[in-house]
Amino acid sequence: MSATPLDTLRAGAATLGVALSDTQGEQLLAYGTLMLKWNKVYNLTAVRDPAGVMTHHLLDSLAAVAPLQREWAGKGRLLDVGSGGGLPGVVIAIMRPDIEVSCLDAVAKKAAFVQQVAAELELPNLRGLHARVESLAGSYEVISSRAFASLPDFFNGSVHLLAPGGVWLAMKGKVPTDELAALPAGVAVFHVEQLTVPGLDAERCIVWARKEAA
Ligand SMILES: C[S@@+](CC[C@H](N)C(=O)[O-])C[C@H]1O[C@@H](n2cnc3c(N)ncnc32)[C@H](O)[C@@H]1O
Repeated sequence: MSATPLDTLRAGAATLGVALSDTQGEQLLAYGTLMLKWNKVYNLTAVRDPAGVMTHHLLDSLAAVAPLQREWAGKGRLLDVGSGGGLPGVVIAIMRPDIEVSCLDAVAKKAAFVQQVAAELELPNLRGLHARVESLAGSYEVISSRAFASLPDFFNGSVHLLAPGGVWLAMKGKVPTDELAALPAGVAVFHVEQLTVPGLDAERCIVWARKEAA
């Protein structure tokens, strides 16, 4: 008997140190289906097939879940900057109902899509926000991004939003040596974590940072 999408997702998640409940597995798959269904309307992703969504979006975003649990034990608010169709924010919201996740994008219809996902999947801890990060106000304990901007631009653009004691979580491809050498003053990278995503033949890493103590 061939593996179902839920089997594949669950096995990949287990490799990443994440245990999926049935509900979480179904919500993740439903999110992938919504992304493909509405892609033409919202222009969400270059990935066009369920297998690609599984590896490039669901499993790749799930790769941030165990590191987040380890690096930041608190509860609170997470801002996913340049979230597009909600990556990795929606996946984190599904896996961490104890965290309030805001997916921010400068394009209104992408934020509207995340609002639609929150309603259809009944995720009260998820919302889509439409704004440019530089002009947003607020305070967040975790600020994440994936495929958003260079590290200096990410940190400079969101530093006013990081709560005291908060952390940045930047999902990148290859370890961005040049960007790490050009960090803004006052930003301290404390961990560069290389990742292996099941089914994805690409280098991936997370750069963790916080504000330097004054
Ligand atoms: C390459 S996409 C990445 C989307 C998603 N994070 C992912 O991994 O699939 C970058 C997103 O950043 C958004 N963006 C660009 N500049 C922005 C800004 N200043 N503030 C908020 N969003 C921005 C774009 O509209 C786009 O949706």
